[in-house]
Amino acid sequence: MNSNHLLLEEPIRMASILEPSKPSFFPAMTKIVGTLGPKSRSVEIISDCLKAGMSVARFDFSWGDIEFHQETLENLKTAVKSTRKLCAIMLDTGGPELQVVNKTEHPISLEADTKVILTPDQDKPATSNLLPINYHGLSKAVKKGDTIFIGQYLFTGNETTSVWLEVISTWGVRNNIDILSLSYTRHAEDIRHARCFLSKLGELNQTQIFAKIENIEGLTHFDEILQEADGIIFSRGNLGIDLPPEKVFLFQKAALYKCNMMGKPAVVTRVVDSMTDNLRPTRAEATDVANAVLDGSDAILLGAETLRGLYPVETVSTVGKICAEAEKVFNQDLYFKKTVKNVGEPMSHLESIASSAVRAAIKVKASAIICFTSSGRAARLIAKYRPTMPVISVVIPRLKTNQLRWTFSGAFEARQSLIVRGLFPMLADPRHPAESKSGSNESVLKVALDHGKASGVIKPHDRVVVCQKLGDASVVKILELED
Ligand SMILES: Nc1ncnc2c1ncn2[C@@H]1O[C@H](COP(=O)(O)OP(=O)(O)O)[C@@H](O)[C@H]1O
Ligand SMILES: C=C(OP(=O)(O)O)C(=O)O
Ligand SMILES: [K+]
Ligand SMILES: [Mg+2]
Repeated sequence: MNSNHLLLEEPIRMASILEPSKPSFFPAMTKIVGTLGPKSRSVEIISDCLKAGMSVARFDFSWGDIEFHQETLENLKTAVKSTRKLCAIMLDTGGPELQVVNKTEHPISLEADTKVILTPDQDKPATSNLLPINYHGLSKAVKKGDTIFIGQYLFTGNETTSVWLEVISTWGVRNNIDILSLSYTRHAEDIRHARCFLSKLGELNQTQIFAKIENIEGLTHFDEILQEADGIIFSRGNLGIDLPPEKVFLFQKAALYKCNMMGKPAVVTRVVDSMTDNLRPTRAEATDVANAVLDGSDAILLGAETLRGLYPVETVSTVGKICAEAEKVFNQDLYFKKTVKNVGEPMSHLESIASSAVRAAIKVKASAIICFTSSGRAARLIAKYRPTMPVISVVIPRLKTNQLRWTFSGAFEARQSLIVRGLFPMLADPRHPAESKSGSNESVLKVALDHGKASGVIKPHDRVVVCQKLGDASVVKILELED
């Protein structure tokens, strides 16, 4: 079992702990996914969440209708334009959770040891003893003695279909979603089913599919699911119902490590639940966020905290600060060695280029790595080695056609890197020649350097490592900046 507790080996000076938080890169290399909903759907709040460090917006179709989510998304687009912050769109499927239909507008409280009747008759008013649900087949789906969890969601957990994709085909296509997070993924087949479905929906064939591991079946089939999915979301809330509490940490460490070695983004959820109602997390929650970073997560997903919490913006900013602090004591040297060992030899050309670029950047104390790419592959490989400095991935659009019309690639690739720890994309001008000749890169390189300076990452006289192709040769070069 590989220990993921990658803390620096040398003892840490106690006084340094109290030094003001100076994250190596504002807000942090670790990414933050915010679930947008009733308390985070205005242009102003969304703009503040983006400025505080949210780089992926999740739309959870477990509840809320298409119009509700569409209006929120339109506000997100306005906020992206005004803040000039890129943000990826994640659509979270309903999954086999069932909803209690409570039309009374009053919260329903259940009392211990009382009898509760579940009825498919949604016209009946919900009470503590009678819960209308939106599923007619429950009586056939369960048998005497089964347990049913009634909590955030009522779910039976035994349907064979793990997704209800139909509802998303319209909304997803209309909004070119970047990532589909597949609730209750149980088998690799669920991913293949979803990918086949999306492949028939035009532009959505570029949508990445993240498996949500939410129950024991997903855990037991984790390896096959990881092979098929583009990323993993550890839905610790629902998973925590199925998994005994004492096992959650172990699954997190082991599974995050597998994702890291595969270079696939790993997202951890339900970190600061108490911030739904409080301005500060508990000490346990703050430590949990830091350990999730040290265990290797690419991103932290905020659910109720931003969806319906009182302090969405403060939650994003607090989690960003904790991540930045944890990153400062992440033992990159040890992690790098583990990753190189895991890759083995001979390395592919690109693995060698990517690992060499990270090695060089660390050795010369570069302030950033700039990577030219079109597919995003090289940039993701560099990020896999968890460099201590940001990776600016310069996504060069490519002209492509689907026989009906010509379009430029790049937008999906750029936004999809917003969930990868340490990757900060910029989309180059489509007029830039896709295939790099010689000097043609220089103009875009200047734009990338200016982008780095504007975000405070690159300063005068810094060193910057550049990864690019010159003609047929993939090169890693070290720039000494004058100004
Ligand atoms: N448009 C480009 N201009 C300059 N270098 C590029 C470009 N696209 C990719 N590279 C370089 O080519 C090598 C392969 O990168 P990769 O991301 O696999 O390419 P692609 O985007 O074509 O899939 C890397 O060194 C990368 O930096
Ligand atoms: C993220 C989770 O659930 P949901 O997608 O329902 O917010 C979770 O259970 O951890
Ligand atoms: K969901
Ligand atoms: Mg859920």
